[in-house]
Amino acid sequence: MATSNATLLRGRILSFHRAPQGPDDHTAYLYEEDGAVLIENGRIAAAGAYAEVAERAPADARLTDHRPHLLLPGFIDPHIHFPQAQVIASWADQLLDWLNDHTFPAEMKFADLAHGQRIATAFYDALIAHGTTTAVAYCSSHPNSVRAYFAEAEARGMRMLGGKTMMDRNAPPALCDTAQSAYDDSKALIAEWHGRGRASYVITPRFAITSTPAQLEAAGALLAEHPDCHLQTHINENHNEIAYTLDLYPGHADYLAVYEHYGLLGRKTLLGHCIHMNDRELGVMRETGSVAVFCPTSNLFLGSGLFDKARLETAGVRTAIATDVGGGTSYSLLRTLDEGYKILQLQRQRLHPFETFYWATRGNAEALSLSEKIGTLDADTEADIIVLNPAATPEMALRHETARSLADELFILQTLGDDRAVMETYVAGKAMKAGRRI
Ligand SMILES: O=c1[nH]c(=O)c2nc[nH]c2[nH]1
Ligand SMILES: [Zn+2]
Repeated sequence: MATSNATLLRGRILSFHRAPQGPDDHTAYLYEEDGAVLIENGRIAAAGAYAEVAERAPADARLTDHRPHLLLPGFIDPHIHFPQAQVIASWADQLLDWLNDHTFPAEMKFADLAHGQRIATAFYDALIAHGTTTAVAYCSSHPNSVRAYFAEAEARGMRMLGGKTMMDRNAPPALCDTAQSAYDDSKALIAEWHGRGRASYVITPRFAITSTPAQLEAAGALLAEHPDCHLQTHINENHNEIAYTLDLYPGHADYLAVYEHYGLLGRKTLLGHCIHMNDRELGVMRETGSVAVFCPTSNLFLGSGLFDKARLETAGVRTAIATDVGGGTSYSLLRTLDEGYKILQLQRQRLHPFETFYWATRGNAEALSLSEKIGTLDADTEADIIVLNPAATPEMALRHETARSLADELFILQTLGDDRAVMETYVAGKAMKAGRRI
């Protein structure tokens, strides 16, 4: 008799239907105290009350009981730098010095495929340990770094997005490509990886300072030729960066006008940072549907400034939240939510834990236009699921004794949690942490 290959995960399940509008918006999410997720062929077949889901499960389904822990969709990190795994925690001044002193030297090593492969193993171990099941990464300017990045994702079955950084000036010669070679290499990498298994290619001009006008034009041509690819770049992170950009691109109204001019904006465009935005820029972001990606630990670490979520969202701008390792200081979306919460607190924008956990899961999936595939526990989506323990450490357990609600527990996870709170990470239904040496 054929076996079903089905898995049943039992635990407390939480998944969002839409963005919660504050603490009392209980219809924005599904929560089952005794819940279950049924997984078949790497996809979610059903999620809901244990009794109902178990009844639907094939008789030979393998049961894993995660009670009393929480089952959530895997975290999504929409902005991270793969070649900066050895840059994280580098003592530096602000953005431009940090890039020159630490980041560019580290990225040069990725010309060597073997180096990229070694870092890829560690990088994906870190993502899994921290409960991140999808990320959008900048690779280095070397096509080999993209190969190392996607090959390791493929070996682990992960939905990952990324691309070769395009940069043809204001960086060491060993990192610089040309407008033409960046176009040719990106095109070849799109043919090699985009849509292969769970891989998606992201056209990746680093930022205006490290691209000539000819290269931004090449990036715009790539996006026009491959509208199903995402595009990522940085903008309005640091005052010196902005001034230098406007020197390099005279005649443009502001920083965003440069990217607008070269046709880089749209619903698949991810703009890292968006801290120092003017009103015109917000209007263009809204009209084009481009996404502002908030990188809290990086913004604090590099002293860049405070992301104004309320202002952006009131203006109709789509937002996401990300780690930005290695300017960012943690792979953990929990740590990232905590720092983001504090940045918003400073601006009297206090997010409820329902809002923050929505953001790191379904919210980021929507920002990537991927919520049909990932970011929820909805039936027919890919079974990327994490198991969180709000009492994972002695300090968390002590605080957890007085938790009165699910929201309390989420806030404990966000404020005190990190990879120690991630008990298991499932990728396409497969347990990735079990058996991992610690
Ligand atoms: O935080 C950042 N990290 C980077 O690597 C980078 N490159 C340009 N601008 C950047 N900002
Ligand atoms: Zn970045």
